Amino acid sequence: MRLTQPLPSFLASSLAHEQPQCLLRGTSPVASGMNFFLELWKTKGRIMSMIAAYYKNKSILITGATGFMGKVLMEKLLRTSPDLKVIYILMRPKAGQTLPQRMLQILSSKLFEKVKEVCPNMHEKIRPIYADLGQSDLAISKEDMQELLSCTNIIFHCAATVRFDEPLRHAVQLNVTATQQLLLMASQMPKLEVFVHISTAFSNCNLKHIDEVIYPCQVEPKKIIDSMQWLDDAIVDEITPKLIGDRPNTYTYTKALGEVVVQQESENLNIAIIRPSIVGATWQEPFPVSPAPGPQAGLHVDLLLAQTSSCPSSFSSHEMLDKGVLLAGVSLGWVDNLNGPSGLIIAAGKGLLRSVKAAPMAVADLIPVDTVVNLTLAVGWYTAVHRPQSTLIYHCTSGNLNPCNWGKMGLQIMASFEKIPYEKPFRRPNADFTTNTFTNQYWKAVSHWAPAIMYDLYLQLTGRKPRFTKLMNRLSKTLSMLEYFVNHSWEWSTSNTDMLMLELSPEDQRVFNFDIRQLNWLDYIENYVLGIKKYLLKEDMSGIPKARQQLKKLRNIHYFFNTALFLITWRLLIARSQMARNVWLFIVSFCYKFLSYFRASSTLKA
Ligand SMILES: CCCCCCCCCCCCCCCCCCCCCCCCCC(=O)SCCNC(=O)CCNC(=O)[C@H](O)C(C)(C)COP(=O)(O)OP(=O)(O)OC[C@H]1O[C@@H](n2cnc3c(N)ncnc32)[C@H](O)[C@@H]1OP(=O)(O)O
Ligand SMILES: NC(=O)C1=CN([C@@H]2O[C@H](COP(=O)(O)OP(=O)(O)OC[C@H]3O[C@@H](n4cnc5c(N)ncnc54)[C@H](OP(=O)(O)O)[C@@H]3O)[C@@H](O)[C@H]2O)C=CC1
Repeated sequence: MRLTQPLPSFLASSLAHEQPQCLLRGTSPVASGMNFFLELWKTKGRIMSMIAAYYKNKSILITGATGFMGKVLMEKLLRTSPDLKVIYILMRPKAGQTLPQRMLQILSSKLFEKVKEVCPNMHEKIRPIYADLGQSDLAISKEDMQELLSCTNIIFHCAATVRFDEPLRHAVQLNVTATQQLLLMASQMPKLEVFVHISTAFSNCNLKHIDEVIYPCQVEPKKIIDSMQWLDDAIVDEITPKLIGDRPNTYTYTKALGEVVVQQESENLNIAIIRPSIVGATWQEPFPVSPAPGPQAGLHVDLLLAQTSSCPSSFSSHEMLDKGVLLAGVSLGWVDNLNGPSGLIIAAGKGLLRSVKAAPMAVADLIPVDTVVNLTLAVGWYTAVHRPQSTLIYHCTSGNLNPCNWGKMGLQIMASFEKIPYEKPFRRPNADFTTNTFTNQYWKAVSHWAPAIMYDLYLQLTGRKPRFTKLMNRLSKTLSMLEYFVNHSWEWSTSNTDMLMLELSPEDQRVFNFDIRQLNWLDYIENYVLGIKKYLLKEDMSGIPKARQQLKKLRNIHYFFNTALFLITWRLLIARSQMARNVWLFIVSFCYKFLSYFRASSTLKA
């Protein structure tokens, strides 16, 4: 019996870890080896995750673990590989909290609730280490550095500045120099098995079609790093537009430089790069989907299944929402910052955002954060075990496999507000996309600025602090920064990501699922809107019926206001213009004639 096909790589990798305990006597080595493979396939392949097993007893270094993606990465690692040795977190103190206090706050958040069940001693697995990526030597103490160099097996580098308006000097320090420093550290780690660098799918957004390769930058990153040492701020600001060229901001530019640095320094290292697109709320984990029973069972708004007498199990989730009851402890769409679409969804839900300049047919390349994290962990495992000859780049995008455009997404966001209204809205949510710059400016003036100015005037007159024009300023700035991404479409090739999917065992494909084709956009967006309400706005679900009433009230005010405005304008016109008077007389006489004719014909019929 001969093996004609190469072994699936998850089997090959499992063999690298597991030696056969005994071979069957009397069988040829190949046949008994085959039996072993089959047994292993049947047992391990089905019930054990090779990826989770890989992280057992490993010392893992994570940067950016206090950020959106980093928290989800840490959660998944602890939940699926509770036997890992230690997670070193490079972090800085913030908002008056020391490192342990900050870490404690993160670990006691709702996101980590499930981890407590499988890894009750998770606090002991985490070792926060003071580091500031904004400083050229990362400010790590000698003792900590010694420990990191001698113990680390795996590095996940997530830290970055993701602000689009970051001054170039700071963006270079965070996204380029710090990456270079970390690579230098990595090259001195004898036990290092893999370095995973998180970049962005938009690092080459100046191109339309982007392959899984590193594109060269016009100016060498090393030259940029050097020049930042001696150029003063004014000159850096002046040359920034020239350096970033046709990229929209310093963020995408410095992430591209960061990739080149990774490539240049990767000679003796086992490295992979992941490029996610727009990272959104969680989709499947850690909060599971709980479809409500009843006619709308497919509706995944994570609402209650409280089997109480007041909530018969035949209620649909929509009805549950109507009653304002929430499924205890279970929720979806976890998100904890205003980046990407989240801030704009809030602004639209609160009725502040009414018009966005966007191409409705452009692809909205959103990717759930848990999908990105699953791919990241799978890449870590694959790169460590298979040691590819060159640095592989993995696109983590949705557009090519399961596209959704901004038009469809916008409509679903607006529809979700009907079901899941946010509390205390400024106005009734009624946002729209415009493609024309002039129309967009008009709507911004009429629907953003005019109401904000009027409302602030009202606040001032009633002795309160005006705040809406300030808010509008911030919204305008945010829109101007994000509009680039909703007016362009990109194509990302995903050959490496597709290849990796095939390399996973069925169990790993389930536990570390990054198959975006399974995502239902309508459910996902609804859960996203709900997650924002619960985790970002921290609004109570029991307030939903009241919020609905508020929306009705706002709708009536809107109709009343529009009718009154029309009548006043018309009255003024009639008073001042002969033409308006003539039009008015014409309409009145036309209506009168029509009514007379109608009355006469009905009398004749009778
Ligand atoms: C057809 C019909 C249609 C129907 C129509 C329907 C219409 C429907 C419409 C509905 C929705 C529309 C959908 C379209 C979406 C498009 C999205 C495109 C995304 C593309 C992303 C591309 C991603 C590329 C991917 C990547 O690779 S990168 C990752 C993404 N990167 C970013 O997304 C950063 C961007 N942002 C910034 O660059 C900075 O934010 C900046 C903006 C400069 C402001 O900057 P600034 O004004 O300074 O404001 P902040 O400092 O940010 O904060 C300001 C204040 O909020 C506070 N605050 C910050 N947090 C929090 C927090 N948690 N909790 C509480 N507070 C917070 C902070 O404390 C401060 O308060 P304060 O202290 O002042 O009191
Ligand atoms: N979110 C998105 O849409 C996308 C993100 N990405 C990439 O994913 C990665 C993670 O992004 P995300 O989690 O969203 O970003 P966040 O802004 O949420 O997190 C950034 C992390 O970097 C840390 N950090 C920033 N500056 C420093 C510093 N000077 N010293 C130490 N740590 C620092 C932050 O720490 P602190 O909490 O102390 O500020 C935080 O932990 C980034 O590399 C980003 O480029 C790629 C595509 C899309």
